[in-house]
Amino acid sequence: MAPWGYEKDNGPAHWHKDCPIANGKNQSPIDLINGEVKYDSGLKPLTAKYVPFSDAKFLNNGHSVQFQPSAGNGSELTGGPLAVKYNFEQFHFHWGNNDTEGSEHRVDGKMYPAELHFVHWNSTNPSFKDAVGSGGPNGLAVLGFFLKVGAENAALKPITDLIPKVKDAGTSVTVPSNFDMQAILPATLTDYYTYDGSLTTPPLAECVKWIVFKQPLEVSAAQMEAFRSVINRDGKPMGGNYRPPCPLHDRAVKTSFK
Ligand SMILES: NS(=O)(=O)/N=C1/NCCO1
Ligand SMILES: [Zn+2]
Repeated sequence: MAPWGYEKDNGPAHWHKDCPIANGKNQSPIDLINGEVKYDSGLKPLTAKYVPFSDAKFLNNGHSVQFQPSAGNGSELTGGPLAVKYNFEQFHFHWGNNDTEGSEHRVDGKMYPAELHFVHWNSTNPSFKDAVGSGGPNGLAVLGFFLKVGAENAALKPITDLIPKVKDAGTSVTVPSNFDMQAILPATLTDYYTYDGSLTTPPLAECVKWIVFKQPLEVSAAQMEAFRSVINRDGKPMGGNYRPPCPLHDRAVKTSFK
């Protein structure tokens, strides 16, 4: 199979051939149906502590644009549904070619124009790669933020301003060391959905504790257009780099809010 992507000949409907887990019972993303979720008063607040990175790249890997530090620096996620500390690994985006599509998770069937994923790995593993392969739903913790079009997002501006420099697949650029990743997050990480799922991209490993925030972040129309100018590995606009929702099967989606 040609490298996986989101086109007709290599998109999500093909992924099961290389990754049979694609048809598993704990796949992501899902449609978050408010009438079927269950409030869990035991869910604690989440704490994300992000330290500025001295050496991070912003890159186009052919299927997303991604902020990737060269090594860990003590940036970590704790609390919420998590039993241990998770180390920050990278963040990346999924988006559509228009404002009616683009997010991976949906809320009562509604898609947002984009979704931002902050990927973290369980610190009881020696590395990110081991955490992916560790088996079970606690290898990774991914924070999902919906993006909607509105005011300019000043915290994401240093990143969206770099997009023209990574327009083509395989390109990357160094991120200024004063980039403040913490500023992207809302002040308090409350009101989220959480469930056990998978990577939404191959290898689709069922190793993810998903934490999807109810409150979308805003980005400007210009910032959304920047994403839509990115080119994928096939030389086409990257927009549409989202996997459709997967069956919930017998999983429960819990919420930290009533
Ligand atoms: N969209 S996703 O599930 O975050 N996919 C990945 N792949 C590697 C880390 O996160
Ligand atoms: Zn993702």
